[in-house]
Amino acid sequence: MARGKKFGRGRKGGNRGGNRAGGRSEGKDDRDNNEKWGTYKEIVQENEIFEKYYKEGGLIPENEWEEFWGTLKKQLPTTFRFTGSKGHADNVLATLKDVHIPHLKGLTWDGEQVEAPEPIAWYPEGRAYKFNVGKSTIRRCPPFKSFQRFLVAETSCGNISRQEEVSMIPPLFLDVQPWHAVLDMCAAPGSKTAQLMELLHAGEEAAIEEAARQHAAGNTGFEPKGLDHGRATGLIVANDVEYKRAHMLVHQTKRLNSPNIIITNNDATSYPSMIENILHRPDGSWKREFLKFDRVLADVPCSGDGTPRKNYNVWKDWKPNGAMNLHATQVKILIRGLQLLKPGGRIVYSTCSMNPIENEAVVAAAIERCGGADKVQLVDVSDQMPELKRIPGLKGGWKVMSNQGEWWNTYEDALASETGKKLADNNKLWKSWWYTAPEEEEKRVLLERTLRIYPHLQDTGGFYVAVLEKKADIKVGDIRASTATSGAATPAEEVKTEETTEEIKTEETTEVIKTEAAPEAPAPTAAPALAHLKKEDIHTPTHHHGPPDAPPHSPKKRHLEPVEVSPEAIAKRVKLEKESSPTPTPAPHNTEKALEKAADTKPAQKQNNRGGTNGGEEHFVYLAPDHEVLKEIYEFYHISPAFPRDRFLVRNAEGNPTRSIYYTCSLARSILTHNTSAASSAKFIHSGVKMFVKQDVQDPSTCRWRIQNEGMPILVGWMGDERTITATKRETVHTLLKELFCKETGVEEIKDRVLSIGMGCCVLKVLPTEGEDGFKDAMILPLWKSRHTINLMLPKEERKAMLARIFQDYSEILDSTGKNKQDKKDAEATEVKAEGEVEADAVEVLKEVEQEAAADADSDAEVAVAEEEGFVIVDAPETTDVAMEDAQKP
Ligand SMILES: C[S@@+](CC[C@H](N)C(=O)[O-])C[C@H]1O[C@@H](n2cnc3c(N)ncnc32)[C@H](O)[C@@H]1O
Repeated sequence: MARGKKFGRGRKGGNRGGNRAGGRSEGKDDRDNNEKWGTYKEIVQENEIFEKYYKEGGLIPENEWEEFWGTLKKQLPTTFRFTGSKGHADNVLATLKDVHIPHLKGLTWDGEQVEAPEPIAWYPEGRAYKFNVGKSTIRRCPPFKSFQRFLVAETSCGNISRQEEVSMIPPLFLDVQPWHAVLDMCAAPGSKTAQLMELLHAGEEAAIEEAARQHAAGNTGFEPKGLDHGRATGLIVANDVEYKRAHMLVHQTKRLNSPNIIITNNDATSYPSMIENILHRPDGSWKREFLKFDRVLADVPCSGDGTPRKNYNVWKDWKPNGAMNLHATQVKILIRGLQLLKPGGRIVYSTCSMNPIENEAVVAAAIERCGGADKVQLVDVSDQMPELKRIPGLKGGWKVMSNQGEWWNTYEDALASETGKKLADNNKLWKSWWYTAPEEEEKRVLLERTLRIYPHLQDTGGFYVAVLEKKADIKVGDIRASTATSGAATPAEEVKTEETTEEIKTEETTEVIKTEAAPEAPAPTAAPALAHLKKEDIHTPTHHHGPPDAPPHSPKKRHLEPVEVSPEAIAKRVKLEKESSPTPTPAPHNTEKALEKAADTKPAQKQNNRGGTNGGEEHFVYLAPDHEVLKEIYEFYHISPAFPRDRFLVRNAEGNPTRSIYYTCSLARSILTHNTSAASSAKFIHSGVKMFVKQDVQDPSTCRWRIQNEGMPILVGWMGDERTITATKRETVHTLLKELFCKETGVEEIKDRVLSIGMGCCVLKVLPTEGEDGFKDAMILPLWKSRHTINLMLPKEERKAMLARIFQDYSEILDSTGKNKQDKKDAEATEVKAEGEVEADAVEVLKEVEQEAAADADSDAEVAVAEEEGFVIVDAPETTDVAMEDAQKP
């Protein structure tokens, strides 16, 4: 398939490159297209056929028209939310309340009082805010500078997610639990994926604390439901068909430091089934069990006609056929999502379009084609998030408009017209663009249970959400042929159902085959002693994945769907897997020399074909638990033997730990080990939290593997005290944040400990105290001890954000060697010092930390642009049938 091209061709970029010349301005509040803000340049906010469509289409009540249309022309408020899975998210929220809101409240701008940010009423726990000043104004106007700095800094640290209000809705209807397997089918740039991850890890800190308390009390059998020592056992699989956009997901999700995520790059209309487990039988036979998801999000590509407030090209390019051309793809994505869902599981379908052809019509078509209400039902969510203003979905009977502005009340009307006939002749007229409810009430799809969110209801973009529950397995016989087109020709859509046969058939039967090559399941491990640690200190890795009450590795209780595959297909697959050396084979124990020589995997962001066994993409090779490098690391950091050793991953074909070692949860390991052979069509892009990075060190007794900042929270609860420095005082943290190359005797509170600890990576644990000179909450920070200095391994920008947030200190970072105060460039500065009294390894560590931060900042910028633009296909190519054919290719 011409990936990228299919959607790329029709994709419009939003406000970058939009036509901003001329136009009109009207309205009355601060965000109207008004010169006074000097930033929101006027654009042509007119599109006759767009206006006609919504004015005559009968969707918007007449008495609301002016408000609806007027709101579409106003700049969007700035909205953002505080991310829930970080211990200090609440502190960041406190900074907004205590520092920025009072400042903004007092502001007058161009003679008017500024309204301070307000919590979004419907968002749980007051964790999302709305500011009635547009993004561009905040960015450019001086009075908002410090607030803008705060937003930027906290966003880059992952404490704030700047996300459009309506975009925050879909994940909240999914009711994600820590043990859930969740598929985000169209995920990039990833704001909803980030929310899903937060939901998966919600309450984890408290759960870990409870688990630790129980272990301390000797209750070693204690295990919270569906958790692994308090940690989530579930998995988020985030997918996008566009390669570059899939890589945005890597960046976006990296900030949340979760080992429970896999990123894939597949077409969601034909998303591959993935093996989760291979069950061994005493007689030597085994069977494959395929992963079914507890939750699926289908936030599909759409015409985006609810987004003209940020995607200005909607004004320029909107045409009726944008929605028509996307309808079939949207139906296919939803059907595929339903197939991949467990019975009892929930799927949310959403678009940022107000057009029924992309919304109710898609939902009705998918439900009907899957076998109707016995198989799939819309969930009544009217009592959820009651403050969210919404209109019930349309029951049916909407009109469809041709590109020429001709209205068709029914499919037959369309066929009777010349344009409609032409479309039908080309297999481009779809019956499912309309929905007429059947007379029998029980057969009616309850479309009014879906949610329409219009811009004027609460000053947002337009949006649509449907929450569906799978009631029963969907067998191949249940999938109805599409009622797509007229004429004798069979459109590709009809054939698509055959393509999904394997998955659907498989829900009933199992296949048993004999083989000697079946991999072993990883062994569960015991718990460490965690009693002495605070909740923020402890992050326990997962052992197993399962629903409440499920014992470790109890796939039956996870409602796995055994899959029947034809004997030929199985034989072929087994052969291919053998030939392509499947990843469960542990990596060899290489000698030191070989390790040094082997090429390492650098970040693969820009590369497209890495020659891996997984769709030609990346390599995912798990290290043998007794690998000599892991031994060295475990010894140096005194890591509990109970910390799972079978979940460490490297990203090169050789399976050598040459530069970075990643850590994943157990379920991610299962998926990556069973599905990365050449036989699998799943294309994995990323998984794992970077846990250890190899460092050049001068002293041979120093471990060359430093703990990466993002891996520290997961590991710290399992480390002995030997590599830990404990502090309580604000002054200590302030000095360490403020000074690069801090002298080892320079921080009074920890000086003795710093002098006694060996060189290399260690952890600074800041414990909470009641005293004024201490902190209310615990903190964990990564340190590098060299011969004469001690350094926080944090990039400058993060140091600055912390200094500003914790100490309201906005001054520059100091180079405590005193040598290079005049230097502007860090790189030059560190090189000069390397020759002097500052050890080269410390210089190297800081340089690497800065480089990683710079790479992140680049990706940040890309993601920010993508988020601002949204993903809008205002003039989708008329290739519906081609898209269908593409999706059927093996
Ligand atoms: C509306 S955007 C998703 C926004 C995203 N859920 C978020 O919250 O950041 C739709 C995404 O679907 C992707 N896409 C389009 N067609 C697809 C397909 N057939 N399979 C998977 N992804 C697709 C696009 O690349 C785009 O990133």
